[in-house]
Amino acid sequence: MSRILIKNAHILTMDDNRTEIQNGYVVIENDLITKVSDGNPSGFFDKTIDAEGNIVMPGLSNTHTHLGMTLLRGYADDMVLSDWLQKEIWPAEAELTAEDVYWGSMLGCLEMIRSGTTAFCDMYFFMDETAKAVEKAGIRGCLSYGMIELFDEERGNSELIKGERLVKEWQGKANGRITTMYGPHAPNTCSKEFIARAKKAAERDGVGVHIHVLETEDELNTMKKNYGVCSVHHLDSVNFWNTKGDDLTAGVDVLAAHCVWMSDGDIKLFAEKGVTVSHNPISNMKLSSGAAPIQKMLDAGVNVALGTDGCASNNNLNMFEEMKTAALLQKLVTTDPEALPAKAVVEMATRNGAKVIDKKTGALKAGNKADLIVVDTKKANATPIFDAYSHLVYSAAGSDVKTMIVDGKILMEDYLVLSMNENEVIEKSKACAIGLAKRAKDKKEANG
Ligand SMILES: N[C@@H](CCSC[C@H]1O[C@@H](n2cnc3c(=O)[nH]cnc32)[C@H](O)[C@@H]1O)C(=O)O
Ligand SMILES: [Zn+2]
Repeated sequence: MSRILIKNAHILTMDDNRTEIQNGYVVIENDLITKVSDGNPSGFFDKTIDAEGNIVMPGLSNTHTHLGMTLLRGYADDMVLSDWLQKEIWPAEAELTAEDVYWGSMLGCLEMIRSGTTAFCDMYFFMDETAKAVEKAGIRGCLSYGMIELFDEERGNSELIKGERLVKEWQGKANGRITTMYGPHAPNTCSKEFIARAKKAAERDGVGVHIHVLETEDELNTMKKNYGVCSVHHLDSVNFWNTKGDDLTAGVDVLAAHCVWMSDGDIKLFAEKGVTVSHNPISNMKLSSGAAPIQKMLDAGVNVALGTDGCASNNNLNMFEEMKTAALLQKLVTTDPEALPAKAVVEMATRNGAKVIDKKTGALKAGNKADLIVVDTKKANATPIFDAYSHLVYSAAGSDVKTMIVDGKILMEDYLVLSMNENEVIEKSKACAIGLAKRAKDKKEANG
């Protein structure tokens, strides 16, 4: 058995009581946390990490990514979502190879490790490659194959087969670090019949579903025009949002990304059904999609988590930036400085997201999995700290994350990434990105 001690820590447990411990310690045995306490630890440890008074907290959960897109960082900016996808991103994605997605995913994992994210929810293609990258990088990934049916039944059938294959092959792999979901892309790219089939498959297989919903006003208007109702009610008519399950099926997690154009009725329905919302404020601001009514959702009891979205619409995977932006955006649009306070943002970025990834993560307590980070507070931007939550949201940087442990394994110690060769990942992914951009440009020119 391997026993790790982290001592002299300022611990934010993020447990149900949000217990904060000054000068505490955490004991890890194999992949689990066995003790979180103040006072003096006793016993033998294979490894002792002196946190030197730094903040020790659960790792961050990035609940909406497209990791393979990390290669498209900065590929096309300053465009409307529909043009951005149709004219730039989808043509470039048509040129992606499995090797590209592997190195793009490794690059994404590296960036997440360096900025405190221990777990993420992804929706993309060539997902075997992303799964291999997760296996190697050592973090936790909840992976879905993004299924785009385009209202074509045959295409839908083949997309569903690919989605199923990912679930069958990877669910629970890497000591449970890899979990899976079904990923019907969005209500305006897939029919409700197709989305309902994906939900049924998820219930049958005991995994969740991950979808984009009401990202743009254009989606809301199109749905109202075509079906007379918004996306939320359109999918409610096929019971898509139910997380509890009926007599025949197990309950499953439902993860809805964006949710910018939600009405009060939609919010109430999400709260009743137990849907988890992934709020992606930077992507929403960059694509001018709008500001999601997050304070209203929290007031209504919706489980709201945070995500960065893909690297082509952010353009990084830094959850510290996402936390700060989430807080500032709510204050701006509500004209209420009390909206989305720092502690609520840290909850969104840790325990709320963890609920859909692994219920034994997201809080530091005995019996939970050992997924945690050490945030360096011996920094100018961390001096002084009157309130740890305020520090994390308003003044900390992703690059302040010093040490990371996932599933009881040290992935980064004292700023040194241990689970991969950092230079190799940067060089290989850069070469892939250059090749990809060239192929996309050649294709564009050939097509006139
Ligand atoms: N099975 C599909 C791939 C779907 S992956 C998920 C898709 O979502 C796209 N995507 C990325 N960001 C967004 C967003 O903000 N809204 C909608 N789609 C997005 C992404 O580029 C990718 O094409 C195929 O073979 O083409
Ligand atoms: Zn997305």
